[in-house]
Amino acid sequence: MRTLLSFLRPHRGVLLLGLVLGLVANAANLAAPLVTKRIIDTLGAGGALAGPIGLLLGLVVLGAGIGLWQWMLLGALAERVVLDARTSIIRRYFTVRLAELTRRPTGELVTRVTSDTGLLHEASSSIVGLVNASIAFVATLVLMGVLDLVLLGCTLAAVLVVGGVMSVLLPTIGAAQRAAQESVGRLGGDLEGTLRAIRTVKASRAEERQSGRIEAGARDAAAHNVRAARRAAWVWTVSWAGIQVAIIVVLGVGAWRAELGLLEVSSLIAFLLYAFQLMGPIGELTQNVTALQSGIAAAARIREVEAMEREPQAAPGGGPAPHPDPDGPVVELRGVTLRYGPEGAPAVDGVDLAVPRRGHLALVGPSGAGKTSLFSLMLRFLDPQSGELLLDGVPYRSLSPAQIRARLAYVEQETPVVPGTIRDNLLFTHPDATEAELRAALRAVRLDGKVDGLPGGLDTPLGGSEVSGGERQRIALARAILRTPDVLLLDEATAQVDGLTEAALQACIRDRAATGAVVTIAHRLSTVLDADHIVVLEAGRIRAQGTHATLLATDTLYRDLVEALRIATTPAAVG
Ligand SMILES: Nc1ncnc2c1ncn2[C@@H]1O[C@H](COP(=O)(O)OP(=O)(O)OP(=O)(O)O)[C@@H](O)[C@H]1O
Repeated sequence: MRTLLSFLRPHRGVLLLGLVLGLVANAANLAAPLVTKRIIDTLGAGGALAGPIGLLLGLVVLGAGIGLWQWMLLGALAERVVLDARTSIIRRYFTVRLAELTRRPTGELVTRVTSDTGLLHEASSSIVGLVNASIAFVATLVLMGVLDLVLLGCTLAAVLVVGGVMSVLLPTIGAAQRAAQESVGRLGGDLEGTLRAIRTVKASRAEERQSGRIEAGARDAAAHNVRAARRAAWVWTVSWAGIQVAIIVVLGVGAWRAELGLLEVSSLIAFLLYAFQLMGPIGELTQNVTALQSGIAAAARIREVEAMEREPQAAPGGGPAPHPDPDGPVVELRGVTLRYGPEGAPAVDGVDLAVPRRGHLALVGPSGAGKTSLFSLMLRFLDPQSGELLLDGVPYRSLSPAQIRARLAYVEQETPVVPGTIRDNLLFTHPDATEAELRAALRAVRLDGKVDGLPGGLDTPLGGSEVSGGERQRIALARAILRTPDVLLLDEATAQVDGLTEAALQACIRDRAATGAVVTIAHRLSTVLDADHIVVLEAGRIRAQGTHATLLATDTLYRDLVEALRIATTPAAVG
């Protein structure tokens, strides 16, 4: 509820106006039966009817006009609340720690922006609706009491039955809606993950199985929603029937009292009109409580996003080194230990490593040795539990992640391209790069001819299949080297790389290593042979380091790794 209110707080002026409009519309509606009574009384006394009928018409027009204004006002407000919630979640996603996002399925994160926020729409105006309906409800009962207390007693008995049913069923409707929203979240997560692996799904002939699994999430959501709908139907039916019975009882008791001369017929008619009107606030209360409950459930899921931990900021007084030592390492790790959880072995265990300002440093090691984790630390996607990292001799903790990342360029193993054209992708890190810089980068990765040959050139969207996997890798590389970075971190693709891409990679690494630092997670023999310095990692520790020749002579694990790379990457072995 607090989260929901926090989304409404900036719009409290509009909410207040909506509330006032609702009250005026209510007053107009509530006055109508009394004016009707006056018309009947005037009719009995033989007076002029034009005045009261004109008043009644005026009240109807006023009520309708103000109701329309309130409807449009609250509709626009609801959309603004949804927009605010969506904007806030999207911004939060891009400022939180990477681990907060990677530990949840992507599709589930998406449903929070798309479907959960949508539920705030109804909920945001439901607060005004609830206040309005409650006031209308109480005011109707008061006016009924003014007309006849005995008939009010009959009505209150029906209201108590309706209230009892609501208090039992409404909370269970809320619980069912919450469960449905969670199922939709799971469905989003499963669907996104499966679509991402669609080739494997098809190759494994698992379409039926997998769609069945995902449909289970949809069925689950439907089952919860059906339960909520059934209960809502009960609430409606009982309220409707309760009031109808009350009206019949009021009619019977009222007629009897009128016969005894205890009640005017005009008062009975006015009372019956109020009894019919009572359905409005009761229906509104039910609807608004239901909308509010689903809004509160959605707000709870949105609140979880707001509780995600943000990336750290630079320590006060920190900042980049004004005069870095030209002979010192650009990045340095001192006794760095990283664990992913409180239990289990460290992924990086007491590592000391200096990345020289120039040259090519290759990381090799068996799977799970901690190579990717070292990159995550250098990019400050993660902070170590002990030890420290330094950039130009300045501890990472006194720098912001943005200050650190501005000095590094990173090519992921899976070389993802971002949505958009080739140009969008190349400009992604440096949006201000010139056309000449784009051309130079494309030339460096030997992609200039290919791009010139595309009908859309640089503006070809990357969604289609005109650009192959190897070409995508080269686009990712071109993006990283567009402006020569101080440190190029390159997680080599494990998949077979075509000859042209391999040659482009080698040339780029050599070029950048001549002027800056290149750190590779080497999966190819040619990259290892090319490195100036090789670090062998095993179980999170540095096992050995040196040149290819010395390691080959001294380290058995290195010899085995090189042998494996030779088998994996030499054409003879492949052929
Ligand atoms: N997000 C994570 N949560 C928990 N454990 C993780 C996570 N990422 C990595 N690990 C664990 O940390 C250890 C090091 O993993 P890392 O990915 O750094 O190794 P790697 O050398 O890059 O392996 P590969 O060559 O297979 O990519 C492994 O035991 C791995 O299971």
